[in-house]
Amino acid sequence: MTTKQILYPNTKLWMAAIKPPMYSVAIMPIWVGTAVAYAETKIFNGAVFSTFIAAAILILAWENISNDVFDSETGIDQNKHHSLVNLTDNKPLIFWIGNLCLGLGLLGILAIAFWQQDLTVIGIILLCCALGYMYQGPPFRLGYQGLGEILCFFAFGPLAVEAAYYSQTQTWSMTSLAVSVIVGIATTLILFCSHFHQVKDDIAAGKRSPIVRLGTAKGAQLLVWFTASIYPLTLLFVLLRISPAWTLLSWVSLPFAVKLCRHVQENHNQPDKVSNCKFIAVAVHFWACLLFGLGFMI
Ligand SMILES: C/C(=C\COP(=O)(O)OP(=O)(O)O)CCC[C@H](C)CCC[C@H](C)CCCC(C)C
Ligand SMILES: O=C(O)C1=CC(=O)c2ccccc2C1=O
Repeated sequence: MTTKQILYPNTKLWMAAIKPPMYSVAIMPIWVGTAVAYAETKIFNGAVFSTFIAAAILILAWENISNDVFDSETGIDQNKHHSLVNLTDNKPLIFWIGNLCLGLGLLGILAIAFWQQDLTVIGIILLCCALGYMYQGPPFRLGYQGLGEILCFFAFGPLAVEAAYYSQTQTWSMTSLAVSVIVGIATTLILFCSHFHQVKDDIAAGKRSPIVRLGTAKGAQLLVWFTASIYPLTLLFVLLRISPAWTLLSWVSLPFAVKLCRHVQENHNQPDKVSNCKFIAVAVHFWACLLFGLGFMI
């Protein structure tokens, strides 16, 4: 790559590499955990909330940046032009930018621990980071075994939501644990969707993603069940009086859910067409979680 190409890069490729919409995934568990804390205790600490959001974004940036570094070592990103390593041709630089994001993110969480004089939140977030590393880093690379979805569910669901709840209240709550299941499923949907268009490259690099294991047709069917599960679950929580009726506002995300399922069912085996499905899944996640949290605040 020439200096000119580095200085005047293809904006589209860089946007695809940075994936701005994906960062709502870091914000939503903090939003939902904080909303439940406010509903139950009327406590809201704005400094803790904003620091946690900024830290979560930085930690997710590390996860994505280091994903490109680790994937460059297995050859799986050979055809991924928007890999940060391929774009810059400078793996050490990308590696250290990732580590800087992680360091700054953890500093934010340490600040919360300091304000609270309590190490619980940093302990939980370090566990999330460990799961994030095990997803892609050597010697684990559990994502290559098709185990990424399980790690993703726990990191963005119960762990992150409970950490957010605890950061506000320094107590635990069964309600936040229950609703974290919804955040976990909605986030895992995105990861599941991200594999449909990569089957060929994944097989070539020995990655046995859930879609490689199941095939795209069965994967598309499973996606429907997986996506649909969010809505009866929110209703069940309202009927069981775990969450307020206003959380049914999250059903406003249904049109995106329908669009996602239809799009994947029609195009599951056409990589070029199905490749945008993870961003439809991001929209499902964003609206479902935003409105679900809002339902606790009203
Ligand atoms: C990096 C992730 C997915 C990308 O996967 P893939 O290799 O298929 O991508 P490319 O095709 O683009 O190369 C997400 C992985 C998520 C992981 C299982 C769990 C991450 C945990 C986070 C570090 C936790 C952050 C929590 C925050 C809210 C504090
Ligand atoms: O690039 C991706 O495919 C993903 C990036 C990311 O940060 C993330 C986080 C949580 C769930 C899924 C994903 C991705 O799929």
